[in-house]
Amino acid sequence: MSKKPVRVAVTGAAGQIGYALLFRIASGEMLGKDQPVILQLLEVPVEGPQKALKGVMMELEDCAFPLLVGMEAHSDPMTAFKDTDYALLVGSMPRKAGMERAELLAINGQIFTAQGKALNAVASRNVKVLVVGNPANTNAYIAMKSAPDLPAKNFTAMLRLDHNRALSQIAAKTGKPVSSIEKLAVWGNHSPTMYADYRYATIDGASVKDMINDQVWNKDVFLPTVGKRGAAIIEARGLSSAASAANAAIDHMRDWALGTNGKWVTMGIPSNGEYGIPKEVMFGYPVTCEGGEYKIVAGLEIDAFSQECINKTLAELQGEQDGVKHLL
Ligand SMILES: NC(=O)c1ccc[n+]([C@@H]2O[C@H](COP(=O)([O-])OP(=O)(O)OC[C@H]3O[C@@H](n4cnc5c(N)ncnc54)[C@H](O)[C@@H]3O)[C@@H](O)[C@H]2O)c1
Ligand SMILES: O=C(O)C[C@H](O)C(=O)O
Repeated sequence: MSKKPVRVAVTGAAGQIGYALLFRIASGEMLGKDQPVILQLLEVPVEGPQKALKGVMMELEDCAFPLLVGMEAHSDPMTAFKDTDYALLVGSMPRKAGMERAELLAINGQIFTAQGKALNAVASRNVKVLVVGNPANTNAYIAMKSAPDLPAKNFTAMLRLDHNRALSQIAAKTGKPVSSIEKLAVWGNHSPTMYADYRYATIDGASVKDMINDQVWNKDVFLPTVGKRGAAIIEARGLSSAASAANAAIDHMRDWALGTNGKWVTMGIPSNGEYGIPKEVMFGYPVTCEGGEYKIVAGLEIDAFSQECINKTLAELQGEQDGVKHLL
Protein backbone atom coordinates (compact mmCIF):
# COMPACT_ATOMS: atom_id res chain seq x y z
CA MET A 1 0.00 0.00 0.00
CA SER A 2 1.39 3.43 -0.85
CA LYS A 3 2.24 5.84 1.96
CA LYS A 4 0.13 8.88 2.84
CA PRO A 5 1.69 12.04 1.35
CA VAL A 6 3.52 14.38 3.72
CA ARG A 7 3.61 18.16 3.45
CA VAL A 8 7.00 19.81 2.99
CA ALA A 9 7.23 23.60 3.21
CA VAL A 10 10.28 25.32 1.71
CA THR A 11 10.87 29.06 2.07
CA GLY A 12 12.99 31.06 -0.34
CA ALA A 13 11.89 28.53 -2.94
CA ALA A 14 12.95 30.67 -5.89
CA GLY A 15 16.43 31.30 -4.52
CA GLN A 16 19.65 29.49 -5.37
CA ILE A 17 19.47 26.94 -2.56
CA GLY A 18 15.80 26.38 -3.38
CA TYR A 19 16.73 25.54 -6.95
CA ALA A 20 19.26 22.93 -5.79
CA LEU A 21 16.90 21.52 -3.13
CA LEU A 22 13.39 21.15 -4.49
CA PHE A 23 14.13 18.64 -7.24
CA ARG A 24 15.89 16.36 -4.79
CA ILE A 25 13.02 16.50 -2.29
CA ALA A 26 10.55 15.76 -5.09
CA SER A 27 12.62 12.81 -6.32
CA GLY A 28 12.54 11.15 -2.89
CA GLU A 29 16.13 11.76 -1.83
CA MET A 30 15.10 13.41 1.41
CA LEU A 31 12.25 11.31 2.78
CA GLY A 32 12.63 8.07 0.87
CA LYS A 33 11.79 6.67 -2.54
CA ASP A 34 8.40 5.45 -1.26
CA GLN A 35 7.24 8.70 0.39
CA PRO A 36 4.89 10.93 -1.66
CA VAL A 37 5.28 14.67 -0.95
CA ILE A 38 3.24 17.83 -1.32
CA LEU A 39 5.47 20.91 -1.71
CA GLN A 40 4.26 24.13 -0.08
CA LEU A 41 6.54 26.82 -1.47
CA LEU A 42 6.95 30.27 0.04
CA GLU A 43 8.43 33.34 -1.57
CA VAL A 44 8.21 37.03 -0.74
CA PRO A 45 5.04 38.76 -2.03
CA VAL A 46 6.97 40.55 -4.77
CA GLU A 47 6.37 40.11 -8.48
CA GLY A 48 9.91 39.04 -9.50
CA PRO A 49 10.41 36.22 -6.96
CA GLN A 50 6.79 35.05 -7.36
CA LYS A 51 7.27 34.86 -11.13
CA ALA A 52 10.56 33.00 -10.70
CA LEU A 53 8.81 30.60 -8.32
CA LYS A 54 6.20 29.85 -11.00
CA GLY A 55 9.08 29.01 -13.35
CA VAL A 56 10.64 26.62 -10.85
CA MET A 57 7.24 24.95 -10.40
CA MET A 58 6.91 24.56 -14.18
CA GLU A 59 10.26 22.76 -14.20
CA LEU A 60 9.21 20.55 -11.29
CA GLU A 61 6.09 19.63 -13.28
CA ASP A 62 8.24 18.85 -16.31
CA CYS A 63 10.23 16.31 -14.29
CA ALA A 64 7.04 14.24 -13.81
CA PHE A 65 8.30 13.01 -10.45
CA PRO A 66 6.07 10.11 -9.37
CA LEU A 67 6.40 11.11 -5.68
CA LEU A 68 5.37 14.74 -6.22
CA VAL A 69 1.63 14.55 -5.67
CA GLY A 70 0.93 18.22 -4.98
CA MET A 71 2.57 21.64 -5.23
CA GLU A 72 1.46 25.07 -4.04
CA ALA A 73 2.92 28.60 -4.34
CA HIS A 74 2.48 30.95 -1.38
CA SER A 75 3.36 34.49 -0.41
CA ASP A 76 2.20 34.25 3.22
CA PRO A 77 3.70 31.90 5.84
CA MET A 78 0.25 31.46 7.40
CA THR A 79 -0.89 29.56 4.33
CA ALA A 80 2.48 28.10 3.33
CA PHE A 81 2.92 26.32 6.68
CA LYS A 82 -0.65 24.98 6.97
CA ASP A 83 -0.45 21.42 8.36
CA THR A 84 3.15 21.12 7.22
CA ASP A 85 5.09 18.08 8.49
CA TYR A 86 8.53 19.39 7.47
CA ALA A 87 9.61 23.00 7.15
CA LEU A 88 12.91 24.03 5.56
CA LEU A 89 13.44 27.70 6.34
CA VAL A 90 15.88 28.85 3.69
CA GLY A 91 14.43 32.19 2.59
CA SER A 92 16.58 35.10 3.78
CA MET A 93 19.44 37.20 2.54
CA PRO A 94 22.86 35.57 2.02
CA ARG A 95 26.02 37.43 3.06
CA LYS A 96 28.39 39.06 0.58
CA ALA A 97 32.19 38.97 0.52
CA GLY A 98 33.72 40.55 3.63
CA MET A 99 30.65 40.07 5.84
CA GLU A 100 30.28 37.68 8.78
CA ARG A 101 27.02 35.69 8.99
CA ALA A 102 26.06 37.34 12.29
CA GLU A 103 25.85 40.69 10.45
CA LEU A 104 22.77 39.30 8.71
CA LEU A 105 20.81 39.15 11.95
CA ALA A 106 19.57 42.71 11.66
CA ILE A 107 18.13 41.95 8.21
CA ASN A 108 17.06 38.31 8.57
CA GLY A 109 16.14 37.98 12.25
CA GLN A 110 12.61 39.36 11.92
CA ILE A 111 11.76 36.85 9.16
CA PHE A 112 12.07 34.07 11.72
CA THR A 113 9.85 35.77 14.30
CA ALA A 114 7.03 35.92 11.74
CA GLN A 115 7.69 32.40 10.47
CA GLY A 116 7.96 30.94 13.99
CA LYS A 117 4.59 32.49 14.83
CA ALA A 118 3.05 31.10 11.66
CA LEU A 119 4.42 27.61 12.36
CA ASN A 120 3.04 27.90 15.88
CA ALA A 121 -0.40 28.77 14.53
CA VAL A 122 -0.87 26.41 11.59
CA ALA A 123 1.81 23.69 11.22
CA SER A 124 1.45 20.05 12.23
CA ARG A 125 2.18 19.70 15.96
CA ASN A 126 4.95 17.26 14.99
CA VAL A 127 6.53 19.52 12.40
CA LYS A 128 10.26 19.07 11.96
CA VAL A 129 11.87 22.45 11.30
CA LEU A 130 15.31 23.02 9.79
CA VAL A 131 16.65 26.56 9.65
CA VAL A 132 19.19 27.11 6.86
CA GLY A 133 18.96 30.93 6.54
CA ASN A 134 21.88 32.65 8.24
CA PRO A 135 22.86 33.09 10.96
CA ALA A 136 21.19 29.69 11.16
CA ASN A 137 21.53 28.90 14.89
CA THR A 138 20.18 32.20 16.10
CA ASN A 139 17.43 32.31 13.46
CA ALA A 140 16.37 28.83 14.63
CA TYR A 141 16.42 30.12 18.22
CA ILE A 142 14.18 33.04 17.19
CA ALA A 143 11.74 30.72 15.39
CA MET A 144 11.64 28.34 18.36
CA LYS A 145 11.01 31.16 20.86
CA SER A 146 8.26 32.53 18.58
CA ALA A 147 6.46 29.17 18.59
CA PRO A 148 5.72 28.46 22.27
CA ASP A 149 2.98 25.89 21.53
CA LEU A 150 5.31 23.63 19.56
CA PRO A 151 7.91 21.41 21.27
CA ALA A 152 11.27 23.22 21.30
CA LYS A 153 12.98 20.02 20.13
CA ASN A 154 11.20 20.36 16.76
CA PHE A 155 13.44 23.33 15.87
CA THR A 156 16.90 22.68 14.50
CA ALA A 157 19.69 24.60 12.76
CA MET A 158 21.92 23.41 9.95
CA LEU A 159 25.44 22.44 11.03
CA ARG A 160 25.57 19.58 8.55
CA LEU A 161 27.47 21.58 5.97
CA ASP A 162 30.27 22.09 8.50
CA HIS A 163 30.12 18.37 9.32
CA ASN A 164 30.37 17.37 5.65
CA ARG A 165 33.17 19.87 5.04
CA ALA A 166 35.11 18.43 7.97
CA LEU A 167 34.61 14.88 6.66
CA SER A 168 36.07 15.87 3.29
CA GLN A 169 39.09 17.59 4.86
CA ILE A 170 39.82 14.51 7.00
CA ALA A 171 39.39 12.22 4.00
CA ALA A 172 41.89 14.32 2.03
CA LYS A 173 44.38 14.39 4.91
CA THR A 174 44.24 10.64 5.61
CA GLY A 175 43.77 9.47 2.01
CA LYS A 176 40.72 7.42 3.08
CA PRO A 177 37.20 7.59 1.65
CA VAL A 178 34.70 9.90 3.38
CA SER A 179 32.33 6.96 3.76
CA SER A 180 34.82 5.21 6.07
CA ILE A 181 34.88 8.05 8.64
CA GLU A 182 32.68 7.58 11.71
CA LYS A 183 32.11 9.50 14.94
CA LEU A 184 32.91 13.03 13.88
CA ALA A 185 31.36 15.81 15.97
CA VAL A 186 30.88 19.51 15.28
CA TRP A 187 30.08 21.68 18.29
CA GLY A 188 28.48 25.10 18.44
CA ASN A 189 27.62 27.81 15.96
CA HIS A 190 27.51 27.65 12.15
CA SER A 191 30.28 30.23 11.98
CA PRO A 192 34.09 30.32 11.96
CA THR A 193 33.94 29.53 15.71
CA MET A 194 32.39 26.08 15.15
CA TYR A 195 34.54 23.32 16.64
CA ALA A 196 34.94 20.30 14.37
CA ASP A 197 36.19 17.60 16.71
CA TYR A 198 37.77 14.40 15.38
CA ARG A 199 39.14 13.15 18.71
CA TYR A 200 36.62 10.30 18.72
CA ALA A 201 36.51 9.75 14.96
CA THR A 202 37.53 6.41 13.51
CA ILE A 203 38.35 5.01 10.09
CA ASP A 204 37.83 1.27 9.84
CA GLY A 205 37.97 1.20 13.62
CA ALA A 206 41.31 3.04 13.91
CA SER A 207 41.60 6.43 15.64
CA VAL A 208 41.68 9.42 13.24
CA LYS A 209 43.44 11.48 15.90
CA ASP A 210 46.27 8.93 16.08
CA MET A 211 46.41 8.64 12.29
CA ILE A 212 46.78 12.40 11.84
CA ASN A 213 48.72 12.98 15.04
CA ASP A 214 49.27 16.67 14.32
CA GLN A 215 47.71 19.19 16.70
CA VAL A 216 49.27 22.08 14.77
CA TRP A 217 47.45 20.95 11.60
CA ASN A 218 44.25 20.61 13.63
CA LYS A 219 44.49 24.12 15.07
CA ASP A 220 46.11 26.06 12.24
CA VAL A 221 44.83 24.30 9.11
CA PHE A 222 41.83 22.04 9.69
CA LEU A 223 39.69 24.24 11.94
CA PRO A 224 40.25 27.48 9.97
CA THR A 225 39.66 25.68 6.65
CA VAL A 226 36.32 24.25 7.77
CA GLY A 227 35.30 27.41 9.66
CA LYS A 228 36.07 29.78 6.80
CA ARG A 229 34.92 27.55 3.94
CA GLY A 230 31.72 29.53 3.38
CA ALA A 231 33.72 32.73 2.91
CA ALA A 232 36.18 30.92 0.58
CA ILE A 233 33.26 29.81 -1.59
CA ILE A 234 31.80 33.32 -1.73
CA GLU A 235 35.25 34.60 -2.72
CA ALA A 236 35.59 31.98 -5.48
CA ARG A 237 32.03 31.88 -6.81
CA GLY A 238 30.87 35.40 -6.10
CA LEU A 239 27.82 33.77 -4.49
CA SER A 240 27.39 31.79 -1.30
CA SER A 241 27.30 28.01 -1.39
CA ALA A 242 24.05 26.61 -2.72
CA ALA A 243 24.33 23.03 -3.99
CA SER A 244 26.41 21.91 -1.01
CA ALA A 245 24.01 23.72 1.33
CA ALA A 246 21.00 22.04 -0.29
CA ASN A 247 22.82 18.71 -0.05
CA ALA A 248 23.46 19.25 3.66
CA ALA A 249 19.78 20.13 4.19
CA ILE A 250 18.75 16.88 2.50
CA ASP A 251 21.23 14.94 4.66
CA HIS A 252 19.98 16.63 7.86
CA MET A 253 16.27 16.02 7.21
CA ARG A 254 16.76 12.50 5.82
CA ASP A 255 18.75 11.41 8.84
CA TRP A 256 16.31 13.01 11.29
CA ALA A 257 13.29 11.43 9.60
CA LEU A 258 14.70 8.05 8.60
CA GLY A 259 17.47 7.47 11.18
CA THR A 260 21.25 7.10 11.13
CA ASN A 261 21.64 3.42 12.09
CA GLY A 262 23.80 4.44 15.03
CA LYS A 263 26.05 6.73 12.96
CA TRP A 264 26.95 10.11 14.44
CA VAL A 265 25.87 13.22 12.58
CA THR A 266 25.81 16.87 13.63
CA MET A 267 22.63 18.86 14.21
CA GLY A 268 22.08 22.31 15.71
CA ILE A 269 19.49 21.66 18.43
CA PRO A 270 18.20 23.43 21.53
CA SER A 271 20.32 22.46 24.51
CA ASN A 272 18.84 20.88 27.60
CA GLY A 273 22.01 21.61 29.52
CA GLU A 274 24.07 18.83 27.91
CA TYR A 275 27.85 19.36 28.07
CA GLY A 276 27.32 22.48 30.19
CA ILE A 277 25.59 24.46 27.43
CA PRO A 278 22.81 26.60 28.92
CA LYS A 279 19.25 25.51 28.15
CA GLU A 280 17.70 26.62 24.86
CA VAL A 281 20.96 27.69 23.23
CA MET A 282 20.75 26.36 19.66
CA PHE A 283 24.02 24.44 19.64
CA GLY A 284 25.70 22.01 17.27
CA TYR A 285 25.98 18.59 18.92
CA PRO A 286 26.90 15.09 17.77
CA VAL A 287 23.66 13.10 17.61
CA THR A 288 22.26 9.80 16.43
CA CYS A 289 18.72 9.58 15.05
CA GLU A 290 16.14 6.83 15.34
CA GLY A 291 12.36 6.71 14.93
CA GLY A 292 12.15 10.38 13.96
CA GLU A 293 13.99 11.58 17.08
CA TYR A 294 17.55 12.76 17.61
CA LYS A 295 19.62 11.91 20.67
CA ILE A 296 22.83 13.66 21.75
CA VAL A 297 25.87 11.38 21.96
CA ALA A 298 26.49 11.35 25.71
CA GLY A 299 29.55 10.86 27.86
CA LEU A 300 32.28 12.32 25.66
CA GLU A 301 35.22 13.66 27.59
CA ILE A 302 35.94 17.31 26.87
CA ASP A 303 39.64 18.10 27.17
CA ALA A 304 41.08 21.58 27.83
CA PHE A 305 41.54 22.53 24.15
CA SER A 306 38.02 21.35 23.28
CA GLN A 307 36.53 23.20 26.24
CA GLU A 308 38.26 26.39 25.12
CA CYS A 309 36.80 25.97 21.60
CA ILE A 310 33.33 25.19 22.96
CA ASN A 311 33.43 28.20 25.29
CA LYS A 312 34.34 30.47 22.38
CA THR A 313 31.53 29.33 20.10
CA LEU A 314 29.06 29.39 23.02
CA ALA A 315 30.03 32.97 23.89
CA GLU A 316 29.41 34.00 20.29
CA LEU A 317 25.98 32.35 20.28
CA GLN A 318 25.03 33.95 23.58
CA GLY A 319 26.08 37.33 22.17
CA GLU A 320 23.84 36.75 19.13
CA GLN A 321 20.98 35.67 21.42
CA ASP A 322 21.37 38.85 23.48
CA GLY A 323 21.23 40.88 20.29
CA VAL A 324 17.80 39.53 19.27
CA LYS A 325 15.96 39.95 22.58
CA HIS A 326 13.90 42.76 21.04
CA LEU A 327 12.50 40.32 18.45
CA LEU A 328 11.13 37.85 21.01
N1 LIG B 1 23.28 27.10 7.26
C1 LIG B 1 24.04 26.92 6.20
O1 LIG B 1 24.92 26.05 6.20
C2 LIG B 1 23.85 27.77 4.97
C3 LIG B 1 24.56 27.45 3.81
C4 LIG B 1 24.39 28.25 2.67
C5 LIG B 1 23.54 29.35 2.72
N2 LIG B 1 22.87 29.62 3.86
C6 LIG B 1 21.94 30.75 3.93
O2 LIG B 1 20.72 30.41 3.26
C7 LIG B 1 20.04 31.61 2.92
C8 LIG B 1 19.54 31.53 1.47
O3 LIG B 1 20.63 31.47 0.59
P1 LIG B 1 20.42 31.49 -1.00
O4 LIG B 1 21.77 31.38 -1.57
O5 LIG B 1 19.37 30.54 -1.41
O6 LIG B 1 19.90 32.98 -1.19
P2 LIG B 1 19.11 33.60 -2.42
O7 LIG B 1 19.18 35.08 -2.28
O8 LIG B 1 19.53 32.97 -3.71
O9 LIG B 1 17.62 33.13 -2.16
C9 LIG B 1 16.91 33.51 -1.03
C10 LIG B 1 15.46 33.55 -1.42
O10 LIG B 1 14.70 33.78 -0.22
C11 LIG B 1 13.64 34.64 -0.55
N3 LIG B 1 13.17 35.26 0.69
C12 LIG B 1 13.70 36.32 1.37
N4 LIG B 1 12.94 36.60 2.43
C13 LIG B 1 11.96 35.69 2.46
C14 LIG B 1 10.86 35.48 3.32
N5 LIG B 1 10.64 36.27 4.37
N6 LIG B 1 10.02 34.45 3.05
C15 LIG B 1 10.22 33.66 1.98
N7 LIG B 1 11.24 33.82 1.10
C16 LIG B 1 12.09 34.82 1.36
C17 LIG B 1 14.23 35.62 -1.57
O11 LIG B 1 13.20 36.23 -2.34
C18 LIG B 1 15.10 34.68 -2.39
O12 LIG B 1 14.41 34.14 -3.50
C19 LIG B 1 21.03 32.74 3.19
O13 LIG B 1 20.73 33.32 4.44
C20 LIG B 1 22.36 32.03 3.24
O14 LIG B 1 23.32 32.73 3.98
C21 LIG B 1 23.01 28.85 4.97
O1 LIG C 1 29.07 31.29 4.34
C1 LIG C 1 27.95 31.65 4.04
O2 LIG C 1 27.56 32.81 4.18
C2 LIG C 1 27.00 30.65 3.43
C3 LIG C 1 26.93 29.41 4.22
O3 LIG C 1 26.61 29.63 5.56
C4 LIG C 1 28.18 28.57 4.10
O4 LIG C 1 28.71 28.14 5.12
O5 LIG C 1 28.62 28.30 2.96
